[in-house]
Amino acid sequence: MEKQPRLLSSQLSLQNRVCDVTLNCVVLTWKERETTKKRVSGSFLGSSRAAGSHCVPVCEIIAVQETTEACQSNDAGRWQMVPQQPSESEQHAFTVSYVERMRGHRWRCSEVTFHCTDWRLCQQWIQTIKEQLSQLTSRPKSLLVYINPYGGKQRGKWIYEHKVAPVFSRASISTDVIVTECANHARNHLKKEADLKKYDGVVCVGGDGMFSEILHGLISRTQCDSGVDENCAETLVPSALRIGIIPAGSTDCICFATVGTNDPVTSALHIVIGDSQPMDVCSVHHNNTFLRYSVSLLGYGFFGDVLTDSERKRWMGPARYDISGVKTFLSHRYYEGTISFLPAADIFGTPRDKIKCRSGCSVCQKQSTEKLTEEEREGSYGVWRVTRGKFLAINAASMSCACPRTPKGLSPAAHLADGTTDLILIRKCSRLDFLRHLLRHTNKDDQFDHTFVEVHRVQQFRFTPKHWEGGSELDLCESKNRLFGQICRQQPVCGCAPAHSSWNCDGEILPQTTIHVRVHCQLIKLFARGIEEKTVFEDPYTLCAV
Ligand SMILES: CCCCCCCCCCCCC/C=C/[C@@H](O)[C@H](CO)NC(=O)CCCCCCCCCCCCCCC
Ligand SMILES: Nc1ncnc2c1ncn2[C@@H]1O[C@H](COP(=O)(O)OP(=O)(O)OP(=O)(O)O)[C@@H](O)[C@H]1O
Ligand SMILES: [Ca+2]
Repeated sequence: MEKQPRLLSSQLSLQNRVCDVTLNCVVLTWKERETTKKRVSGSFLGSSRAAGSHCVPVCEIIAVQETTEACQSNDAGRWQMVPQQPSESEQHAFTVSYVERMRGHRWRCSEVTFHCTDWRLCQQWIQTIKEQLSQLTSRPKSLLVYINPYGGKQRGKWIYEHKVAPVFSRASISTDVIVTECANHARNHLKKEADLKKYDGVVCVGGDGMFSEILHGLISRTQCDSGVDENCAETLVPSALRIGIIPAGSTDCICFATVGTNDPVTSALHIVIGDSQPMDVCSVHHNNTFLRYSVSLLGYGFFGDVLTDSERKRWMGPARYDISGVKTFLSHRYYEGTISFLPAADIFGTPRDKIKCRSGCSVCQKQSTEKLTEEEREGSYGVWRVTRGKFLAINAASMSCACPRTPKGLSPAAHLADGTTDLILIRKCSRLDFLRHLLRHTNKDDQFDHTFVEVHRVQQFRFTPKHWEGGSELDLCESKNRLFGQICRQQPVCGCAPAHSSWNCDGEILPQTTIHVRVHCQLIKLFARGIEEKTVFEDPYTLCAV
C-alpha cells in the first residue's frame, strides 16, 4: 500500500518520556524512546531506542483538545483548573481521545496527553488533528435520542446519562433527548412530528422492542414522505438517517448481532466515529395489508408461545423469558400449517455455510455493489416451493440473532445485509430431541444437524395455519372462541391443545397468523460495522498496516 505523506512529525513528551509522534492522513503513531533528557526548543532530543509503539487510525480518534492541568493552590488547598498560558518556559499539552479495543468486542475511550514547551507547536498539532477529523464526513454532529425508561432493568436513563452522554459531549455531538412516556411514543413522534432535517441520526436507548418502534417510525415516515404505500409497495425507499442502538433492554439481540457485545460505551463509540452497517428488513403482510417490519426473528410456535407467556410476566424483567421458556418447552405444543417459500439463488450461500457475516462481509457487499435490475434479481431466485406438516417451531432469522443467550445465534451463518432470511423449520419430534436442538444453540454443535430440522435461505415466504386454510382467519378465530372459550386457549386442561400459535415479530405478537414475508435488502443503516474478526482484537496493528 502507498505510504501516506506526513502531515506532522515531532518529538513530544508523554509521561516524562520522549516520543516520536507522527500524523499522516490515516494514522497517528507515537513511539516511546529511552532518553537522556536534553531539552531543545520545545522538543526533547536524546539518545533513544524504540521502547513502545502505538498506532491509532485517524478515523478512530474521537477528539483532540488543549489540556489544562489540575494544580493545587497553596492557600485554599483546593484543586483548580489552570489553563496553559503561551510562555516559553512552561509545558503545553494536548490530549487525544481515541478508541481502544478491549476483550469481547468491547471498545473504550482512551486518552493520551502529549507535552511540549513550544506553545505554537502544541496549537499546530491540535489544529492539524482537528482538520483531519473535520474531513470525516460520515460522523454525526446532531442526534435525536429516545430513551425507554422502562426497558430491561429500567436503567435506560442512568445508562444514557452516565455512560453515553459524556462520550457524545467529548465528541461535540449535539443531542435532543426524549424520554418516552408510553409505548409507541417514539414511533409516533418519528412518524409524524420529528423535524428530521435537523439530525444526522436517531439513537435508541432500550431493547429490541424500543428499536422496533424507532425502525417503524423511521421507515413509515420515509415511505410517507416519498408517497409510497406500505400496504402494496414491493419496493420500499431506504431511510437516509442511521440508527444507533444503546443496549438497555432484556435481549438486545440487534445490538449484539451487529456489534458483538451489549455494551453502551462501545455502541456510543460506534455512533461517534460514524460507522455504518446496512441491514435487511422483512415486511410482514396479511391479505395484502401491511402488519409490521422485522429485522431479527420472526418465530411461530415455540418463540411465539414464549413471548405470549412472557408478556404477562413483564414485571419480572429479563428473567421472564427463562421462566416462560421452560414452561413453553414443557408444554411441547406443535402446530400444523403450510409454508411456501422462494429460495435464494446459490450465490447467496446456505444457512449451513461455515463462513460467517463479519465486518466488511463480502457477501453483503456484493448486494450493494451488484447493480441488478429488479427483473434480473427476481430471475436469479428459484421457483416457489411448498411444504406442510406439524411444526414445533417455524423461525425466520434475517440476521444471526446472536445474543447473550446464544452467542452464535439462531442462524449463525445468516447475513445482516444480503437480502435473504434463513427459514428454520423444526418438525414435531420428542421433547428430548427438541431439548438437544435447543442446547446446541449454546455450544459448538450444529443445531441444524437433526433429521427433524430443515433450513432454507429464502427471499420471501408465506405461512398458513392448517385450520384456517381457505377460510377467513378472524371469523374462525371468533367461532373458535365461542366454541371453546378462553380457558381452552390459555390452559388446555381438556386436552385440546390450541390449534394455532402466534408470530413473535422481533418481540411483538402479531395479531394474524396467515402472513406473507418479503425481505427488503439493506433498507436501513445502523451506526455499527458488524462483528469484527478476532484478529482485529488480537493485533490492533493490523488496522494501522497502511
Ligand atoms: C436449555 C437451554 C436452551 C437455550 C436455548 C437458547 C435459545 C435462545 C434463542 C434466543 C433467540 C433470541 C432471538 C431474539 C429475539 C428478539 O427479537 C426478541 C425481542 O427481544 N426476544 C425474544 O423473543 C426473547 C426470546 C427468548 C427466548 C428464550 C428461550 C429460553 C428457552 C429455554 C428452554 C429451556 C428448556 C429447559 C428444559 C428443562
Ligand atoms: N415510556 C414507556 N412506558 C411503557 N412502555 C414503553 C415506554 N417506552 C417504550 N415502551 C415500550 O416498552 C417495550 C419494551 O421495551 P424495550 O424493548 O426497551 O425493553 P425489553 O422488552 O426489556 O427488551 P427486549 O426487547 O430487548 O427484550 C417496547 O416495546 C416499547 O414499545
Ligand atoms: Ca439477511
